[in-house]
Amino acid sequence: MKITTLVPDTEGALAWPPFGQNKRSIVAVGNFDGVHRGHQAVLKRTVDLAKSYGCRSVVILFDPRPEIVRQYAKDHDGAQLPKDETYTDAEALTGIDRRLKLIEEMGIDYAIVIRYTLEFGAKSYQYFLGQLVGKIGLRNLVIGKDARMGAGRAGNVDSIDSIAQATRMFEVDVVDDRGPGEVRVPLTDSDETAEALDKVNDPDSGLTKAERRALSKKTPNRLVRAWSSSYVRYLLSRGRVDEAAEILGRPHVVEGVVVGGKQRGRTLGFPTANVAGDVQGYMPADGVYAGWLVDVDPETGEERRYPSAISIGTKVTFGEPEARVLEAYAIAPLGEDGKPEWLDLYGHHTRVEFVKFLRPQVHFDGADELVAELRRNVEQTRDICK
Ligand SMILES: Cc1cc2nc3c(=O)[nH]c(=O)nc-3n(C[C@H](O)[C@H](O)[C@H](O)COP(=O)(O)O)c2cc1C
Ligand SMILES: Nc1ncnc2c1ncn2[C@@H]1O[C@H](COP(=O)(O)OP(=O)(O)OP(=O)(O)O)[C@@H](O)[C@H]1O
Repeated sequence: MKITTLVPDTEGALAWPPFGQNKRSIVAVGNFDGVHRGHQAVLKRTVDLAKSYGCRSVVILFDPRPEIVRQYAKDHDGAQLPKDETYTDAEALTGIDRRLKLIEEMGIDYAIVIRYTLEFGAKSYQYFLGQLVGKIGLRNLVIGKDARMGAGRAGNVDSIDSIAQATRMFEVDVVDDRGPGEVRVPLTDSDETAEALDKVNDPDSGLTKAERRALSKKTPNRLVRAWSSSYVRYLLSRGRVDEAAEILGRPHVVEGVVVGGKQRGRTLGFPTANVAGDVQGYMPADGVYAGWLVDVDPETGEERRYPSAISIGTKVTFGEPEARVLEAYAIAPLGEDGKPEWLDLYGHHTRVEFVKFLRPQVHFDGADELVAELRRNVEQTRDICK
């Protein structure tokens, strides 16, 4: 997949890459955060149409996510999000590199990453569509039913389609909503609101229609598609990584570089890889999880996968809470001496895949109790990750 990054000028205009005139483009536009199964349906349709019309498949995606840029402006007197890399999007399910990798795996030919700015966001959808037609030969625009584009999010399925009909320059291909309908997610982060709305969302909770309505009314929430990045984010914030994986079509991933810890882990008999450098991907709720650690060789890019007992927390057993950290005890194969192989992971880029929530973080009465529990967690992990 060819990737081009476009930085809008101070007026919000883009210098599009030269696309040959010999082929037209089937284009999907969006954030594609998480590249979940709804997004996958849009991407697959894009690839399929490109194949049947002999066109190129193109995905246009935005980085940073437009809502982050707009929120920053709201919080900072209308200022532009700083260009430096110090600003991280902690709410993003997937960093831009992983998003691109997943999009490539779907068979897309070209990705155009637009560095979203306020000026670019102020351009109308008519302007943007004109650019797609004129600069990259738009033939079909593939969108979901709720897609929005351009200033004030004014471009929707109907308004975009009426331009397509009037100009006859391109066609709109609408992908039906995928997934099991809609769910309510809380606007505030508390166990109480989450429990109330889980009941509202659960068709088997035994609530009558009126009770459901009343509970939903008194719990601030918003309605989202079940297969949406917002709902995946909510599930992860509650530690429900298995349900998130159902929607993503694969386990959720947090990536980063392994850095040194206090080296207490190895004295406990459970050395852990602290994934704390350049972390990308939404951090699930504090807790202990079964999953995988994937060690990516820095030179060859080769991958080794280990079942892992994963912890996210502040190590509350050891006095004052420490910085919140993601660490993984990787179950290494046994060496010739019958002991687990020593894995030298420092400085490596690793991927942590979350399969199942095992338990919350606990304040243990000392290291022995923690170690006994860790043994149990490792056995659970062996059972789950085979
Ligand atoms: C699977 C797993 C579960 C853990 N659960 C807890 C816990 O419930 N409470 C706690 O205080 N620390 C927990 N920890 C964190 C340990 O305290 C930590 O790994 C140990 O102190 C080593 O820290 P270090 O990397 O700074 O040397 C857990 C770690 C792992 C790998
Ligand atoms: N469950 C779904 N079914 C069908 N199409 C979807 C689904 N979820 C997203 N899409 C479509 O995928 C494209 C890219 O979506 P985008 O990432 O911009 O935002 P989105 O619709 O807000 O997605 P999400 O709700 O997951 O945040 C859009 O055309 C969108 O309508």
